[in-house]
Amino acid sequence: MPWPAEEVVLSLEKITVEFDGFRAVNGMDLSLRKNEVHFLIGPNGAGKTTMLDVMCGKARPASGRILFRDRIDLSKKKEHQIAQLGIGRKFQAPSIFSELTVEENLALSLQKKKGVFSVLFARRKEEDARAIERMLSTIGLGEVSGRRAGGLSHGQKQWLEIGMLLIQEPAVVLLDEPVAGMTDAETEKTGELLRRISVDRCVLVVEHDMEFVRQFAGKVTIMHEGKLLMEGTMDEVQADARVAEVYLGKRRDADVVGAPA
Ligand SMILES: Nc1ncnc2c1ncn2[C@@H]1O[C@H](COP(=O)(O)OP(=O)(O)OP(=O)(O)O)[C@@H](O)[C@H]1O
Repeated sequence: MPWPAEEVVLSLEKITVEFDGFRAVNGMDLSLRKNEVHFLIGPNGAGKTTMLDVMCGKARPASGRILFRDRIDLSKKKEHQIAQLGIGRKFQAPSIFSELTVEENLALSLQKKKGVFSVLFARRKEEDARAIERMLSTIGLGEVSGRRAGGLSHGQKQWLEIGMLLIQEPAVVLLDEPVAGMTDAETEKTGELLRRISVDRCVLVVEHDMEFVRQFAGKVTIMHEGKLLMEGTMDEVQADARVAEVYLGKRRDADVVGAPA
């Protein structure tokens, strides 16, 4: 393997988040490593989205440590500083510009990064064009690059959003239910895209679609009531009695989690 699989890029230790005294996250640990698609799952209200909020600076932990690259403590940093350090989050709400073409949307995202780092990383026009070309190919939208983003299918819009995030070259990519509302074919393509982009990068996905998790997970972390319930491969998770118990009666797809692969 070209990179050490065990390299931890982002590490959250004993994170607690409170909302008016209510502990949405309660002493949670989570480590993100390069080269694996890592899924964060758990019943509704388990604290998954709050964990993503903590990682990108949208929510402040009451206690705990967030270490990026082993030395930078993110818990005191502001949202934009965390984004600049290379932690990219795709929210469920769309952020593409419908009236602009696919290519123009990517160019705008690239410009945003350049705006921040323009002095250090001034790029030439041809380099920008190459970066956009590469990204179009990565997200499979080369053939529709000149099309208005508003006219894309739901799946294509999601891939464009992922491309807009990736073109800023984040070290960590955080995604919240990326395949919600997608067709089976789009879901499959998205899984393959996540695998490709996890090379030399951390990809963390909050997901409810257990079939998708089963198919594409490298690692699965399960949260329950703000805490870590267990972590492992999908096979290990499916074989765990506590996991079945947490899901049983709480989600319709509990049988999917508990079922053998
Ligand atoms: N801003 C907030 N103010 C008060 N309570 C909140 C806030 N955000 C989240 N919570 C509560 O914290 C708990 C965890 O919420 P969170 O959204 O992180 O769960 P989740 O695992 O992502 O759930 P879901 O799968 O339903 O999205 C829930 O009980 C939720 O109601």
